[in-house]
Amino acid sequence: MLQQVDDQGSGSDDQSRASFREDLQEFLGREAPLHQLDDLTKVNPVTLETVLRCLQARYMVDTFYTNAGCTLVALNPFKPVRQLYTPELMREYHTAPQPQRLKPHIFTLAEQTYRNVKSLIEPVNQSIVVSGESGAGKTWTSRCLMKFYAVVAAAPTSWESPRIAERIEQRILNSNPVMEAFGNACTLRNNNSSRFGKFIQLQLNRAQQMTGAEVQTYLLEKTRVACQASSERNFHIFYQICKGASEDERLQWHLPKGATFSWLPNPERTLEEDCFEVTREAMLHLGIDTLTQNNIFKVLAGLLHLGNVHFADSEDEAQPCQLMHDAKCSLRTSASLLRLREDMLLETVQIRTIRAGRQQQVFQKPCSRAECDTRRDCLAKVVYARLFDWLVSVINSSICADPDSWTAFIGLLDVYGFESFPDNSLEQLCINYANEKLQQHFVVHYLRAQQEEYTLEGLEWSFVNYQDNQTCLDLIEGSPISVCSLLNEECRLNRPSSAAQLQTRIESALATSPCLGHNKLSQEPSFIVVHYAGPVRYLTAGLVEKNKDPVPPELIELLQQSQDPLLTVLFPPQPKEKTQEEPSGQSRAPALTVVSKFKASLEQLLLVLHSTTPHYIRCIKPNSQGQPQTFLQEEVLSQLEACGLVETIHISAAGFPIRVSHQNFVERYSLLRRLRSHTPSGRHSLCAARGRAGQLLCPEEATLQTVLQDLLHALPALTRRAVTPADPLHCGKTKVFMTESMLELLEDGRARVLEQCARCIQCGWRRHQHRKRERQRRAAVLIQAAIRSWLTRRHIQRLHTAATVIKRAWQKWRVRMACLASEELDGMEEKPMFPVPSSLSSSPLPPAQARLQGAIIRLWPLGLVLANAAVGVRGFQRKLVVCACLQLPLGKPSNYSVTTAQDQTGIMSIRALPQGSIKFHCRKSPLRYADICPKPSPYSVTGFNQILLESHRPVHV
Ligand SMILES: Nc1ncnc2c1ncn2[C@@H]1O[C@H](COP(=O)(O)OP(=O)(O)OP(=O)(O)O)[C@@H](O)[C@H]1O
Repeated sequence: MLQQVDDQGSGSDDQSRASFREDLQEFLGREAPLHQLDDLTKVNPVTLETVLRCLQARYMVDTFYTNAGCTLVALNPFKPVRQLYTPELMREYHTAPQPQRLKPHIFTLAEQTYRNVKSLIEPVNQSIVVSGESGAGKTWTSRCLMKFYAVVAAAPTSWESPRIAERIEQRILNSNPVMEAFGNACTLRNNNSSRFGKFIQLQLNRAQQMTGAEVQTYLLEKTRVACQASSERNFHIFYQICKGASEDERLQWHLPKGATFSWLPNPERTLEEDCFEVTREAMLHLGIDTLTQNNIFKVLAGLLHLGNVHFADSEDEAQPCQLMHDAKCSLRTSASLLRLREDMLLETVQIRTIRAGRQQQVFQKPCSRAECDTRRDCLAKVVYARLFDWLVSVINSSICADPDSWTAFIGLLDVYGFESFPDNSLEQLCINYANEKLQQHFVVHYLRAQQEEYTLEGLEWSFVNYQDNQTCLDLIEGSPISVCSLLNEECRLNRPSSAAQLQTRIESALATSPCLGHNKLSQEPSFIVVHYAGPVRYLTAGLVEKNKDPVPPELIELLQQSQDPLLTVLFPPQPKEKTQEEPSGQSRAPALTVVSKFKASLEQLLLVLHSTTPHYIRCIKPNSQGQPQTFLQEEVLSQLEACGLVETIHISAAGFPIRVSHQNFVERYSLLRRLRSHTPSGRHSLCAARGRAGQLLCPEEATLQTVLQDLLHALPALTRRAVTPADPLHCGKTKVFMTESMLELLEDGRARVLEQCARCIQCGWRRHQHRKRERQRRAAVLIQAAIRSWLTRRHIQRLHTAATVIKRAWQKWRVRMACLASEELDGMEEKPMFPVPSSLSSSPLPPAQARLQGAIIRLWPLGLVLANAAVGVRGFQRKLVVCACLQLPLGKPSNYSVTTAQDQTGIMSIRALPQGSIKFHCRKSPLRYADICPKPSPYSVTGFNQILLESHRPVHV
């Protein structure tokens, strides 16, 4: 733009302009680079120029998608950009919490549409209208959208039928190559131009899984079968069978290599669309078996041969035109391929049957050469058109789901783009009419409806002037007089009229329409329609005939007699085939013309579109040569103007694209009243809202309006600032209007509240679990304590019993021992003196000594007692006393010992033999009696020891 400003500037202004440019550049340098602007509404100011520059900047850095408010602008890259359509990327957009935050893409729009179905906000059904010029990328875009839904909305493969689940999406995708092969052709503008309109309904069940689809087609350009503009081609399928057939098939279908066909122009050009195998494979997946496929291709080959049947002019009008010399063979081949009788085929094409009079008398009239050609072409067109419709019905029966199995749909509309050639005819009129209708739908939906709704809802709104195409539509389809009605009138009257006459009639009848123009320089009779996308000149020649689209009944009758299985299906025998060519004046019903049929189907389509939430993708062609990295400003500019994009951007930027009914708004966002504020002001507002919410708990008392007001009061808690009138949310009379950003904010808040609730539920559950565990623990402790105390009691009881037993036994034993001891002692006393050891017996003691010894024996315990006395003698003295008491021999000390080692240990008892050593029993010993005479001496007392001293208190020696 700066460059352009420079170019236009005069030399004198150069300096000031340069400084201005520097200023501007410096200013713009601080702005975000144009290519980084994801939304054209952010371009400032929104003008065609700035929008254009932004798109160009993005295109040059390979960024092909840009938002334009409610529309997505898609620039055709004209080169494969694989990473842009990978399943991974699809999943990324699908799983993103806010896909609109990601880079603009058709997947953003597709995902948004998909989520709309999920959210169930009315209208649940969605539609995506893909529009743009021929070659702008509509078909490509629809294909990508279908792939996206096939990935994200695929039903999970079940164990029982994994293949069936796979098949549905695969079949839906397979419908594309088949329909493109039969319905697309190479034109001047696009190598793969759709020659029919398509509305595909992707059917989703309650779980938002794709269960099926249904295709509806509009106005196939069947004339292409028999007539192609120079440098254009016939439908792809004809080239595919000629190039891709095997040798066997060539023989079968009479398609030898190098054969030329009049209806197959430019066969040397090979396109990537000429892939026969892909079509066959897809047909197979759709349930069209090889046999049927062969039948289809055989019929198509028959049509190609029919195209080579040329007639020579007849000199005599009463005689039918003769075949050209090389046409006989073609006729024969065609008849054999179509399984018709050769003579009948020729006769039907050559001779016209006329029914006239009340009796419907039949007359036969040979046709002129031109008429023969028309009838031949008509035969081919009717066969191809019925074949195409049959294919669509087969595809539908293969992919369509049971009506009970789906609840919502996403419709994809891919219609032929706006067309304007040097010479345009009825086909272009219909195509452009459809585009006008869609443009109007867009205008009505987004522009006019938006503004009118704001007014109705009491919102302040500064109206934007937008391009309304209603006047153009009135010219084409209006009532009572329009181009269509005039054409239909001509067909109804069936009067012979020249092209010039038709032009005059149109011009005079519609002279008041501002959209009707006339090119005075034009050689041929024509009229101009100023469409929203630009003026188009239509030739009047042949318009009425094309509109009638007459199919002579004898042609249908001929085809009904075919032996070919496919043709039998396409032309079932009927008592009387109804055609449009009723004898004049016989039928009062209005003739079903091409235009009226097309109008009816368009209205049907628009009814469906109106019942859905529409989304728009505007495809833009950066250049008409199909070159990558080439952005021709003028071409793009005309497309931007034509689609009214700038007005859209303007309104979308300033308006409220989101509108929700009060009811739905309250239903979805009433939980926001629970939101806790973090700011003092917010808390205040929230408290106020809560105060009222208390009253609102009773639904009878609370009106929708008050709930809504409460919600609006709770909003500061969400936005963390006071809601002002300038905020992007307005409450109308029946709806709440808001911007995308506000919707995001609300959704954010909703998610927060739901999170809080989830946390609350989690806490409650955890508390409950904790309490339960505590109770269980306490019960377990109680049980354990009871068991332990029982075990302890039992153990003590057992110990007690055992102790009692031991005690009793001990006591018994003690008593017994005591008895034994006393018995022994008693016995000792009564017994005579110890037997004298043998060493002593040789010299018996004298009686006095013996008595002394006895005395000693009796006295030593007394000595011991003395020695043991607590007070009194100690240490050596004590030993002496002991020795004295015991009358120990005073000889060698080795003969005896007095042990006093037990000084510290208390002595419980002393047992001794007077003649032997004495041992003291220490208190710790379990034995109170012990054999204290380890080495028996001659003086030892045999038998049990004697208790000399027994004390409960230890005696210290
Ligand atoms: N996103 C894309 N990436 C790569 N190439 C594309 C893309 N979109 C379109 N094209 C190219 O542009 C060509 C024309 O696209 P397409 O057939 O979709 O146009 P169209 O708008 O459907 O035209 P028509 O109205 O004539 O059917 C395609 O054959 C393809 O080569």
